[in-house]
Amino acid sequence: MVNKPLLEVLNVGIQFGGLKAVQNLNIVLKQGELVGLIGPNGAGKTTSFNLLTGVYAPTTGDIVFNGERINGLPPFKVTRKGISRTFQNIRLFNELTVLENVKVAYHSLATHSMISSILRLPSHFKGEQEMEEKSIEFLKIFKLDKYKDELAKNLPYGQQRRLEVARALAAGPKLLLLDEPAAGMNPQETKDLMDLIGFIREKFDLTILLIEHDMNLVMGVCERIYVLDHGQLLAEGTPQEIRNHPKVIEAYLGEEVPGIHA
Ligand SMILES: Nc1ncnc2c1ncn2[C@@H]1O[C@H](COP(=O)(O)OP(=O)(O)OP(=O)(O)O)[C@@H](O)[C@H]1O
Repeated sequence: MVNKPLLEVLNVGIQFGGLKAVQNLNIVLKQGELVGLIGPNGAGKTTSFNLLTGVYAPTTGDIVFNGERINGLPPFKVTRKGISRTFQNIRLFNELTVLENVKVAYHSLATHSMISSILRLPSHFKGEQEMEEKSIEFLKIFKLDKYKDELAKNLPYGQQRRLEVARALAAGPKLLLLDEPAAGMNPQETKDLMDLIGFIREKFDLTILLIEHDMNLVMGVCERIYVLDHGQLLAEGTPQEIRNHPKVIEAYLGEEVPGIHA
């Protein structure tokens, strides 16, 4: 694990009309870290992911990834730079098979050219076959290979969530942004997913930023945590520091949040 910053979010902000959804956001992720991003509803967590992935361009500040300023790049270019994500609400291609869902992501990295695909040159078939083999490897890691020919919409909910992570991983990211990956999962599914996230982080040398509402989960797996409230950074620290941070406790007052001592 090299300890240089992979991501630097420098005073980033965005405004929607009169609403400052995110302001003065500063986040630094070192290569290999698994970091949590938490905060009450509407705090700006998903907006932050949208800023990091090019869905929105920041109105202030800079986002530096791997030493390169990436604000203003469209999402597909951000993906190619090495940032991929999952969504709070599952966004699979429902009418495609499980395998096709992963292949679509892998396509963004395909080395065989458009011309060779159109002309059906041998390099096209070699590329397609390689893509299929790689996609199946990803499915195996997520224990989804036996469903490869099933339509994505027919998978049980928990498996759909896993497929989303598999697809994000297939795009070959250095930084993986997970937006509530365990939402709606039962405790066993959640535990399995978290073990898997730990495993892929090691295997693919990933840096991970995780939005999650389940405090015990965040506290259990993350090395550091950033807390957002009303679009602003409220605190940053180890799980222990965050658990006992007066401002964090105050922000969560009135909410029943296991793991936060409000
Ligand atoms: N495109 C947009 N236009 C206008 N307002 C927006 C837009 N996107 C987000 N917002 C607002 O920005 C604020 C932050 O929203 P965001 O979805 O980032 O919060 P969140 O922390 O992810 O919340 P949750 O935990 O409920 O998902 C909210 O007030 C939301 O209504």
